Amino acid sequence: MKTYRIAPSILSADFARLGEEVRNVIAAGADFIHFDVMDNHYVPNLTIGPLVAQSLKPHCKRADGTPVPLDVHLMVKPVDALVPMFAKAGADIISFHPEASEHIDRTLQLIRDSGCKAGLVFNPATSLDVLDYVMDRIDLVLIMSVNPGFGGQSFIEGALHKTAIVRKKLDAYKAQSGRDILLEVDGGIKADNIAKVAAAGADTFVAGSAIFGQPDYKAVVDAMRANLAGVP
Ligand SMILES: O=C(CO)[C@@H](O)[C@H](O)COP(=O)(O)O
Ligand SMILES: [Fe+2]
Repeated sequence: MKTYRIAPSILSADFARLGEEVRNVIAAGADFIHFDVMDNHYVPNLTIGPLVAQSLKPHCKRADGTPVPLDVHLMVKPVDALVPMFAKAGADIISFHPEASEHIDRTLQLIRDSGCKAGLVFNPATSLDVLDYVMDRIDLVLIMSVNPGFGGQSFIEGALHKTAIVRKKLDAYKAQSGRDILLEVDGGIKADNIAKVAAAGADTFVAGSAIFGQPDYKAVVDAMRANLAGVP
């Protein structure tokens, strides 16, 4: 079976108990902790920043001490000033939306120079055109399967076709360079649709409300993995 990663979005966690929520979801089998940053400018919502990332970082590890990557999804404009702040706070991956940066290449370089892996995020109606020009500068592509700004929205089916297009591009790049780029999908993912997202080519799945909306996080993560196991 392919390696699949489940990245619970703490946007749907109990913000009064964030450290405990992160520990609980890691104990339930989370591979990444997905951290949604919203600025009430690029998206019409306001969430958490580097101070919260820094506070949560010590909780991002398994019982045996193995670190669990902090996957920061920046929904902010402008982007650049926040990159060093999140890197210092302990981000492992920093992703941003290309339309939120004046100079995409420069922002990607800034993320890598800050010691983090770099990701580019594509909204449901955003063209993939820039992707061909930045393959060697990215470590992750994030396809939005909802419009950014809120948890708990319904999965947009058009994201499947887009994911399949990106899968082909990443496979072609891997054949030529030998380098793997993660393909993450974010928004409306649940145990009952995760398999079709994987079949379209995703390897990393963000899920917020599907996990934190249920009392037993492990039961949800296990159900997701069971459905992924059936993907050819
Ligand atoms: O980036 C975002 C929303 O903008 C996501 O990461 C959501 O937090 C996912 O939540 P669900 O759709 O899984 O509830
Ligand atoms: Fe996200």
